[in-house]
Amino acid sequence: MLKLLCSSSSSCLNTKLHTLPALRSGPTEFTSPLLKALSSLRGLTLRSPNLGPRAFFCSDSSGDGSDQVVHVEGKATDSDAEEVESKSSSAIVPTNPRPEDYLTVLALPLPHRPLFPGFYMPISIKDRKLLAALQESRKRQAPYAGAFLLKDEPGTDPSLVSGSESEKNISGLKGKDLLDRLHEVGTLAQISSIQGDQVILIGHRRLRITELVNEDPLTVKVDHLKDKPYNKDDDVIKATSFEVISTLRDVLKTSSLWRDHVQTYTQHIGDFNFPRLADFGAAISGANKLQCQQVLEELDVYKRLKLTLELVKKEMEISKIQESIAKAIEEKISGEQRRYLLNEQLKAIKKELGLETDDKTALSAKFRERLEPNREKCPPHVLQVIEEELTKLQLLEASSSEFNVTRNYLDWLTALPWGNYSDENFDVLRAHKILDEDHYGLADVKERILEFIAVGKLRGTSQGKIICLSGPPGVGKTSIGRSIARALNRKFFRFSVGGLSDVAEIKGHRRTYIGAMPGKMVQCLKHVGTANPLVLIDEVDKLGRGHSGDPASAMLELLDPEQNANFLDHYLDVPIDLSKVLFVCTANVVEMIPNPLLDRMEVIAIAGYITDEKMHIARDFLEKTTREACGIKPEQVEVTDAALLALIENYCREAGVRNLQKHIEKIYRKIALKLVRQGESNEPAITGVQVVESEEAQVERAEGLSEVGGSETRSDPVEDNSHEQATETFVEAGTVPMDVLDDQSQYPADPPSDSKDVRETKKMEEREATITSEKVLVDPSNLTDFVGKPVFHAERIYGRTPVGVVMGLAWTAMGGSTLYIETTQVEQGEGKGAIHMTGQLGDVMKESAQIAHTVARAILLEKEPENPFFANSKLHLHVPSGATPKDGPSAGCTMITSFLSLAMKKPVKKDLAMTGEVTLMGKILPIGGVKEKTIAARRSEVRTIIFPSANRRDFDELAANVKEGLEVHFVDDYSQIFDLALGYDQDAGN
Ligand SMILES: Nc1ncnc2c1ncn2[C@@H]1O[C@H](COP(=O)(O)OP(=O)(O)OP(=O)(O)O)[C@@H](O)[C@H]1O
Repeated sequence: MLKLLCSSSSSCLNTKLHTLPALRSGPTEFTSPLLKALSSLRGLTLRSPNLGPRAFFCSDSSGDGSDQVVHVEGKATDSDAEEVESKSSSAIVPTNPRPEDYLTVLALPLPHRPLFPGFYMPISIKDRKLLAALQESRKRQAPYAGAFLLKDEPGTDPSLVSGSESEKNISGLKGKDLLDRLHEVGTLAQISSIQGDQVILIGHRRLRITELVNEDPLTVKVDHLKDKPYNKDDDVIKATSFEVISTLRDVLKTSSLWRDHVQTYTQHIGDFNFPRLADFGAAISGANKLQCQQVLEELDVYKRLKLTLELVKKEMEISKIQESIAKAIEEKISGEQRRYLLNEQLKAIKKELGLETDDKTALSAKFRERLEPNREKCPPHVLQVIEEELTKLQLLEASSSEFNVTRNYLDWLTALPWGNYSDENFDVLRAHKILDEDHYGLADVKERILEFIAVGKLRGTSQGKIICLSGPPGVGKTSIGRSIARALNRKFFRFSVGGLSDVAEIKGHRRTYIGAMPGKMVQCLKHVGTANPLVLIDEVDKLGRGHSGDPASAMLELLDPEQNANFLDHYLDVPIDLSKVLFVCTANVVEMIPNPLLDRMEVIAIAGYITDEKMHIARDFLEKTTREACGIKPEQVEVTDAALLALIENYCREAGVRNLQKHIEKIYRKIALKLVRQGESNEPAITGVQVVESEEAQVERAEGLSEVGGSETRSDPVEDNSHEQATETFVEAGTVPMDVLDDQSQYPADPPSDSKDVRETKKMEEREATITSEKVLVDPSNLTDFVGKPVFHAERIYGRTPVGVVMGLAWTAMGGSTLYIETTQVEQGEGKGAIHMTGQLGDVMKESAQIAHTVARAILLEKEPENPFFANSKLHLHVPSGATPKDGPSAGCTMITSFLSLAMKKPVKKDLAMTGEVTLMGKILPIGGVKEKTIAARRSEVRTIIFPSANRRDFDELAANVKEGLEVHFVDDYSQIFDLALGYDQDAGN
């Protein structure tokens, strides 16, 4: 049998594919293109009648004594046959020497694998001289050469050297060097054909190089090797060969790569002797060249069989791995295909049953359906865009990204409430009721809102106005916005623009961007479902500075009644009418609102609350909502007025009520925990007997309660302490003594007729009775248990201001506050008159201090012409809360008074505060934040306030309760202040 094993450049696995399948199918047909190529290489003619599979089978070329290459009668190659034919015609006695006669041969280096006897091997010979010598020897009827495997270059990793590289390496080798690189044992190869540099060799018998004969081309003397004699009937050899055969059979069965070998194997296995079987196994295995060479060199037949067995066993393992890999991949692919097919079938079935139309049709139908109720009211330009987009949707591939973009776009377009308005309610009385329901006080704010609604009623619409509610945090700006929406029967939507720097948040992204979204206004309309909601834009004074685009301009476009009838969102790309939307903005500091925006707003200022207002808000609103939120019943808790007052005065002094709300929540959470704890400790008391016990406890509790009531009216600290104890006792009284409860044996068990449900209900009732019967009392004495110690407020640091210190009034974003101006003398000396300032004062305030210094000097000169105080004193002016930056001119008059008080060594009148800007001539100019300052003054228990005359109107507008109990003076000139603050008779007191 003859095999084509390794092409010069292909891998061993590829080689196996080169087995000649057509050889089995008979002499006439060469179906494989490879075979056709080979046949042409060998000069094979399709017509040759002798060319059956056996023509390539050199079964007699093994190394035993009877070795003989038969060139005729179907046992030699076609070219050999032709040669023999031509020879036999020219000579009567064949003169061809037998293979064993070749003792000197040309040495052919084989780079990849050794050539096994009985196998084909095409090699490529680049060495011109060697090629010529081969052709020459063919002509001389000596078509044999020695094929020897090339050793790896010393120091190289054989597994890493590529085929072309090793070929390149040998082309430079000659003579002795080449000989050194050849393995000693090789194969006598018949040169079957030579086509260009392609030579086809057929292996015959094993050789060993003995001597170098010629260097170029390399010619060597060889010994013909014979297998060691062996016993054909040896059981071990037989068994090994059977194992080789059975393993080969298994591999051939499983491995698709070896399928081509099967035919040859099944046809010729009978012809194999043991050495040949070993060669066959090794030759078709995928073993590396050294393992193959090892088999070739082995002359002991048993050992050779064993080596081959190892190789084919390994092949078996590889084949198993290959099979499992193939199986896994096949399973994966078929699983995916199956799912795809099933999905397609499912879709087809659903479509057939009318359960589902295809995606696009279903989508279009959904959009049309959504649009239908609004179709009449929808502006024509929008309808047109929707229709265009629906047509486009049908044309697009469902899996394309543009399909998704169009789908999302249509989703937004059809979801907007085109022409859908809620009926506006302009009932002023109802609005008044709603505003009163939600907020205490704020009479002026409510009045402004009612005026606004009244105008809306007369005009038939409230559009075209932007309300801006300004004031310190927590004064109810947001919640008033919500109330206005309720009063007008508009939907409410709130969004904050604090820190907003991206214009796209307002105007949307262009649709071309991935993840593009419309702006806040479009989102709002979709969310509320009406085209005339009330939109509350929070923190409009904290609008960020945009790096790409100006958010303030975008806000202007959104809010301006002139522009927003055709507001264009980048995403939506069709103008939308926002003129029916009522915008309410909130801000802490009006001055921070960009001017063009402020210009379009109607500002309603909320100044903050005085203690009295806070009391009402806490009692009527905050407490109520918090109690409900905590699930506590009114009868379970009592927060006394004194406690609330203490809470407001000592813990929550700021202008707004958010902090107060937090504290009330804190108190109620603690009460809730207390009640639940009591309830749990009462839980074991659930029998009929225990009810009796709890009734007793209730009696005790009632007694405890009267004790508490009694102590509440007393005011001295000792009594207060006893009251605290009483409260504790009262709380404890709710629990039933455990020792009594545990002694169950004294009482009859539950009547058996009681079902479990009844018992459960009873249990609940009892627990509720226990919990509700207890009332947690919060009063000033135990307030710290609920909210901790009061935070220290430095607002009023002096009971009576010393010389050089005067109380001023300031306005901040957090509301009004009092502040002290302190002046002291640093050093005195002729001409040392100067002023040094601290307290993080801004430029305006520093200038104001300079002016005050000059004015004070002038006044002192007038009042006490002899007093050289200002000329000879270095003064230090400080405004406490040094960490807080301060600025503004309104402390001018306070500073003058402080200087004069120091100069005249006379403290100012008690409980006096003042505010007002001063000119160099001593004129008093108006200031801002009259209400906030008045509230702050009241908080600090000021009795007399001095305001500039120009602010009289502002003060007169204040609610009576704010003004109550205050002595207010309005002044034009500093001399009036002097009289009020320092003009009293010190000896008589003030
Ligand atoms: N006059 C009032 N009557 C009843 N509750 C009030 C009143 N003023 C404020 N509140 C309550 O105080 C809480 C805080 O109010 P809100 O959140 O509206 O303050 P804000 O002025 O918007 O604050 P910010 O400027 O920090 O947003 C709310 O629960 C609100 O109901």
